[in-house]
Amino acid sequence: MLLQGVTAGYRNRRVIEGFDLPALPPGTLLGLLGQNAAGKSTLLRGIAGLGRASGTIALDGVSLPALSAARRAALVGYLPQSLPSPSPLVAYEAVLSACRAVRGDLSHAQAEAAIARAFQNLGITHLALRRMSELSGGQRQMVGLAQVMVREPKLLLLDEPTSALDLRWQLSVVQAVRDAVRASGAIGIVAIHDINLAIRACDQVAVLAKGRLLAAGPPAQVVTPDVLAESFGVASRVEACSQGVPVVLVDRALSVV
Ligand SMILES: Nc1ncnc2c1ncn2[C@@H]1O[C@H](COP(=O)(O)OP(=O)(O)OP(=O)(O)O)[C@@H](O)[C@H]1O
Repeated sequence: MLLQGVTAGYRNRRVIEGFDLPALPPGTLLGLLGQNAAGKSTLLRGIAGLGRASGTIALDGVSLPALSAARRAALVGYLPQSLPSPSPLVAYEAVLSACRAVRGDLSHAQAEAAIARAFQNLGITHLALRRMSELSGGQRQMVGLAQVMVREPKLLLLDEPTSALDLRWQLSVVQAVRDAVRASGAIGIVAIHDINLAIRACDQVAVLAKGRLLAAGPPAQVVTPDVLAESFGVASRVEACSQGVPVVLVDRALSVV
């Protein structure tokens, strides 16, 4: 995946400016970090083709903006920050309709197998026959993710997919995404506020600050007190937990962000 010179924004407002990321090899899960309003959602929407964007946005050597909307939708799975609506459909039907929307090529049996895989990989098979309107917010968020995963896209763009989830589900869902990305050689880009979760689960992280890329690379190299001070305006320490994984401890907010 190549993102170079990417700009993204809105009709009267450029939010992302000259975003250059070192090429991401297949099977990479990238955590997109940055304070509120840094431009994470704007960038994801631009890459997905749902918002204004220019520059090089290429997957496996193919320029995504040059593709038809249908072809791009088949390659790119996008999960918005908002939760799926509490419709009267059962979760299975919601995932089936998401699958059918871009994978009309699948036979009935193949679609059923893909749906079963998506539910199983996320560990939510027990929700399949529950009505969306009767699920909790976190459960609906997991079904929303199943709607994206069932498409088995080559590029997954997930905007805060764990915002409604508890501790256990945050970890298991992000690990399921990472496993799916690795197994299929896809690319996952996940906007995430929990830095420790990103360190634990992502292969690489990219830190956005005021619409520009501040730092990118393996989490242990990128997440430093200096970067956290500049991007989030906090004084922090990065220590190692008993398993040797870096853990960020925030001491205080700095007065100027
Ligand atoms: N529809 C819009 N029109 C104009 N400006 C917008 C629009 N949506 C967002 N913005 C602006 O773009 C900037 C980046 O917003 P964006 O939602 O991309 O940030 P973010 O990093 O995803 O933030 P958060 O962590 O709070 O979700 C903000 O200044 C926001 O006010």
